[in-house]
Amino acid sequence: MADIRLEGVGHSYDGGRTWAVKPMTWTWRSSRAYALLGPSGCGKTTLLNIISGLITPTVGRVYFDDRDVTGVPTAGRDIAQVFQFPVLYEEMSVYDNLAFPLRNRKVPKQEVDRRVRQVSHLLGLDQVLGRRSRRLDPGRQQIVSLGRGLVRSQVAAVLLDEPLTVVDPALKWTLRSKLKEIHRDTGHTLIYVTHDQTEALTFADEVVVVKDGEIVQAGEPAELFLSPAHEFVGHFIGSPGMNVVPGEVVSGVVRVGGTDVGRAGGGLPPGPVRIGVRPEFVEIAKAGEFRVFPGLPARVTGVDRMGAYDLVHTEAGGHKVIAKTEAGAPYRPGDGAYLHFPAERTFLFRDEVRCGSLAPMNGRGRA
Ligand SMILES: Nc1ncnc2c1ncn2[C@@H]1O[C@H](COP(=O)(O)OP(=O)(O)OP(=O)(O)O)[C@@H](O)[C@H]1O
Repeated sequence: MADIRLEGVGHSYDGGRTWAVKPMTWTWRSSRAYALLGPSGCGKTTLLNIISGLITPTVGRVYFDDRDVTGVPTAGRDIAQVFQFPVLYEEMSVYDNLAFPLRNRKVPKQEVDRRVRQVSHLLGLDQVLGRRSRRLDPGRQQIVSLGRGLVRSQVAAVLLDEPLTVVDPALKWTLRSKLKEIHRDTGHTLIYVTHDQTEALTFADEVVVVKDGEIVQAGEPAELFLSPAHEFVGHFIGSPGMNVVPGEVVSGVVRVGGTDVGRAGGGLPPGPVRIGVRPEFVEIAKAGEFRVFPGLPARVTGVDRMGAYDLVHTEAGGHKVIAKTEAGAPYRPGDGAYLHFPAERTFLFRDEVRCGSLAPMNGRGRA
């Protein structure tokens, strides 16, 4: 296991006109489980291929601890990779497929057997160890591929590129928790590429969010949810994503359509600002029942009854704001309401990047 350090690493497929991965400096720390999360085309696979050595970056150096591996091919990097689709020897048994990466490295027979049985047990493959791989369904074959990636204990990192795409949704949950179990057991450094937030949040110690070839925020799942540093993180994580309401900072106060919603924390200069607040934290009440200050007048435009909770859609100052409430919220389309954005959970953004937080209005709070 090693720290994997990218120093000024960037990659362009078109001679430097555009960057699939913008030059970045970043360290993947040894033994952590990372999720690399971002939409299609943001550069996740390119980044993974730079780490594995399938791509030599256009600029920058790659280090495994202090060893410069920038020009070292995949075979010399001690990396295990699992791809989106099964990569197996179809005529070999499941056992032999799992044993292959170990035998290839001359691991003693007893140790091969111990590791194969350990991994097969964790992945639920015990019953099919003797079966030829081509006789398994694609989901099972992918689980064997996953096992092949995890079977070696001495690797710099295990890279997983959307490894559960072909696996049945019900099985995905089980496999993710198995993967966590194997991670706890082996202490592998895992980098797991996905565009699915649930997959990322349930799997990783640390989620690294990528947009347009750039890391926009990295942190524990709760941190990304509670404290998004970039508008994109607010949208991409959470369901529904963060509300973003255009406003203005005037004399230190944040206004939406003429209503003061709080003070601008951190001495933010005057000018346009975007206010980000998750639906979970928007407080909503009917006009006569509002007990907090300040309140933004709004009109209810719709209510989604989700069973466990409701999503109350509103329009405030010409902008859409969703409030997530307990099930049975007493609202109907056309109702008037007031919204309150709690200071501790509301952030201010400029050029998509967080530039401050909302602060309570002076001397006034809850009634
Ligand atoms: N071999 C290639 N030649 C030219 N452009 C490429 C090549 N591979 C990727 N790209 C481009 O580089 C950018 C990043 O692609 P990449 O596959 O790394 O993203 P991704 O986040 O992994 O996407 P996906 O989830 O769809 O696999 C995209 O604009 C893509 O079109």
